[in-house]
Amino acid sequence: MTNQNAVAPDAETRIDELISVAMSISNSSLLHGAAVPESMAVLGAFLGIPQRKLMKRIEDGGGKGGAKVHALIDSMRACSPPRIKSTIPIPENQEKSSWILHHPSALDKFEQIICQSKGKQIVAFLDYDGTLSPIVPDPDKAFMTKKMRATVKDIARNFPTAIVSGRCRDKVYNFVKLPELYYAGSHGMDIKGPSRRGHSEKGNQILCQPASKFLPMINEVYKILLEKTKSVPGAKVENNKFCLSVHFRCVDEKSWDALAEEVRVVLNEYPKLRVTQGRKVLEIRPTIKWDKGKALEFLLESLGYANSKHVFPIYIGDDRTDEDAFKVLSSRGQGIGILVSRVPKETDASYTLQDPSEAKQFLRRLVEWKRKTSPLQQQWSIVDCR
Ligand SMILES: O=P(O)(O)OC[C@H]1O[C@H](O[C@H]2O[C@H](CO)[C@@H](O)[C@H](O)[C@H]2O)[C@H](O)[C@@H](O)[C@@H]1O
Repeated sequence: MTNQNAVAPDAETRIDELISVAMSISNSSLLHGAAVPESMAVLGAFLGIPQRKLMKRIEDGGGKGGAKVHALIDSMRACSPPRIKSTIPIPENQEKSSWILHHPSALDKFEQIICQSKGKQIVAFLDYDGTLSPIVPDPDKAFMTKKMRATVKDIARNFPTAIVSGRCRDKVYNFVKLPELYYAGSHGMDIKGPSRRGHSEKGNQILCQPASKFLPMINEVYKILLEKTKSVPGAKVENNKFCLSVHFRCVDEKSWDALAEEVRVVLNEYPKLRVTQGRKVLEIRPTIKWDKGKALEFLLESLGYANSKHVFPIYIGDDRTDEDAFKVLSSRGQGIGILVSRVPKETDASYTLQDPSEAKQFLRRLVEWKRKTSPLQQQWSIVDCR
């Protein structure tokens, strides 16, 4: 993983959140006829964007999905490594140690986590990119290692397990290749159960496709975006069935605005689609109220744990879209969210892991704990939980 990959995405998300906060401040000020908040000037300076330009972009962000595109690109640009070094005003070490204090390592606190799960059924929810596989420039080459696959297989032998991804379900299945899992693709908008026969994906049951009526629209926009973006070197549009990804990772930063403008113009014709930002990617999806959090709730219900106090979901993810699932867990007061990130960022997760390799170590420890302990010991826990 390059330094750029290690640093930029988390800061991207943080600045994206700053812009979102600014958008809400701005929207409410405009609504009440107030003057532009002073904090906007500070935010503009922080992001290295002239205040008037930032205000225009943020005001635009209140409109259709397409209009928000440039604000998201500013956020993406603002967290490129050289800018991060010169603009983030917080002493990094101080910030990091306080963050670690509030979001400790899931490896260091393994026993504590086991104690919390005492007498409950653990259910594993795993994001794919950046969690089970490292971030790489070519999305088609984001392979997981054989060791990671073996670990996920062992996890699924011991606990109900679901992969929850922004990718289309078929694509993520082709990376993971384990028919015994639940798969929630397209940010949870396409959920399928484990193979009944246990041999291939063919016998799996489709459980939920809440955005199916958007399929023709998504395909139409995919074709238009392919055409409109082909003049931008490095741009890639990925069809994730119920959503689309426009990748910026391999595009020269000087061309980001041009690419964003193509996306904005196209999306302005489609108010039923919205755009969000991921790791050097714009995600385009239907405006329905469905996300990874809803998918998690749906899967718990399908597994018979809708109102159960005897379930302990563990959700591991690295991206902004995973925050919807972390939020659901923290508001249910059930289970734990684990954020995969090397650097501090706003999160509703309780614990952290640094990278996919630590995610693998954590999953291995869960398998070993389950193997070593009898059902009775799991009920009462063999670790000292006092
Ligand atoms: O929910 P996830 O499984 O984390 O999927 C989110 C997006 O992941 C992929 O893009 C990201 O990973 C790529 C491969 O490492 C990287 O090149 C890209 O820059 C990242 O944004 C995937 O390609 C997208 O379609 C997913 O939406």
